[in-house]
Parts: sequence; C-alpha cells; structure tokens
Amino acid sequence: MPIRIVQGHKHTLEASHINVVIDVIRAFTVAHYAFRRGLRGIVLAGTVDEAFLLKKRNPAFLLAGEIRGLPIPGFELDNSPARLQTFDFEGKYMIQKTTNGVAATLNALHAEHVFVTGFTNARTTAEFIKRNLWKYDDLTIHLIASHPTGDDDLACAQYISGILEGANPISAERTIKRIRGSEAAQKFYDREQPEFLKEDISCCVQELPSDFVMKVRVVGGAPIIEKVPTGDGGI
Ligand SMILES: O=C(O)[C@H](CS(=O)(=O)O)OP(=O)(O)O
Ligand SMILES: [Mg+2]
Repeated sequence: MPIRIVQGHKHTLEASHINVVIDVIRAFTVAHYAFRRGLRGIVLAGTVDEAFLLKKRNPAFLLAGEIRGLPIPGFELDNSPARLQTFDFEGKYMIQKTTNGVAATLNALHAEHVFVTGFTNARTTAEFIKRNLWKYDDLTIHLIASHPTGDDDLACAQYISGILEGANPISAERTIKRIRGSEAAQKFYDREQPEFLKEDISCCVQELPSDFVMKVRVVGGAPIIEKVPTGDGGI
C-alpha cells in the first residue's frame, strides 16, 4: 500500500487517489471544533486579501485565521480552538486563512478525495478511508503533515498511517506526547507569550469521535471543506 508521508505546505504533489492534509496545531482542530458546533462549511483563502474579497462577496461568512499565530485585524476569529468554544457557528460558513494547514491544502487539491484533519478527528478519518476507499488495487495516498519542521503533524500522520496499514500502529498516547513536545506547541506553554493559550494544546490532543469527516470539494474554483457523514459510503 503506497502511503507517502509528506512534510510542509509548499509541496508539488503527483496526482493521487487520496490526500489527507494534517494540521493539529491548530487550523484543522479549529475546523473540527467549529463543525461540531454547527458550522456548515469552510472556504479556504490563500491570502488575507483573498479572505477579505470573499468576505465582501459573502458578508455573513466569518473570517478566521492567523498570521504568525496571531489574530488578523478585521477577522472575527483567530486560530484558537479554546477561544471558539462559546462561539455560535450554527448554520454559518467560515473563511479560513492560516500559515500551514490552509496553505498545504491549497497545494494538495490534485487528488480524487481530499480530507483535512487534526488529531481530534484523525482516527475517525483513517477508519472512514479504510472502510470506504480501500477498494482501489493501486491506491495511492499522501498524508501531508503541514508544519514544515514540527513533529505535531508528522506524529499525527504516522498515527493515521498506522491505522490505515493496521501493522504496528502507533498509540494515541505516544502521538499525544509527541504533539505536546513538538516545536509548534512550545509557545503555548511560554508564560511570556500570553497571547498563546496552553488550553489550545489541550484542545488539540483530545480524540473526539465524530460522525463526520472533513472533506474538500472544489466549487466553481473555490475549495470548500464540508462535513461528510461517516455513515455515508457513497462519497
Ligand atoms: O496558528 C497556528 O497554529 C499556525 C501558525 S504558527 O505555527 O503558530 O505560526 O498556523 P496553522 O496553519 O494552524 O499551522
Ligand atoms: Mg499547524
């Protein structure tokens, strides 16, 4: 089974059947929590200007994201899963612009099926793929760990790979330990950087079984992340 793990967000990938883009800290943890709170979809924006343009065309959409991890002036939401816990997403759409996860996804659209996930939905996503898409004889999968150097997304990619292959899977506990110890996590524990919440990392390392996966669909040239129910085999 050719599963290839790729690290970073500036890749040029060959076409494949499945791409899974991983961003644990924090973009697709944010996405997962927002969907669990009623969000209907996420439009991906490559730049801040593009995000504002999308907002102009769709004033009800929420702007969310970061630059260097920090809030973007004029955006309703930053990239903190902890801060969105009380936000009402019911029936809403979000425009997301982030450094790693969103950029990596925009460079990973050349596949029949494109999924995104953090650790919170990693097992659900891996089991969904195994159940529904394991039918190709010559299946090719890219697991894209979007942080260029950090171990958080790489650990999660290896966790997913272990579940897909079923041989010597890495435990959730070991994966969580690597996420907490990763370079990307350290600023969240730094008391001199209070804008980064340690609660964000707690949000990122929980496994939250869901009845959906997050799948990218390109609508009129615009990539949108949507919920696909796990019970739905006909994706
Ligand atoms: O905000 C984040 O967590 C990161 C940016 S950084 O690594 O903190 O600078 O963005 P993401 O695309 O969610 O990895
Ligand atoms: Mg990240």
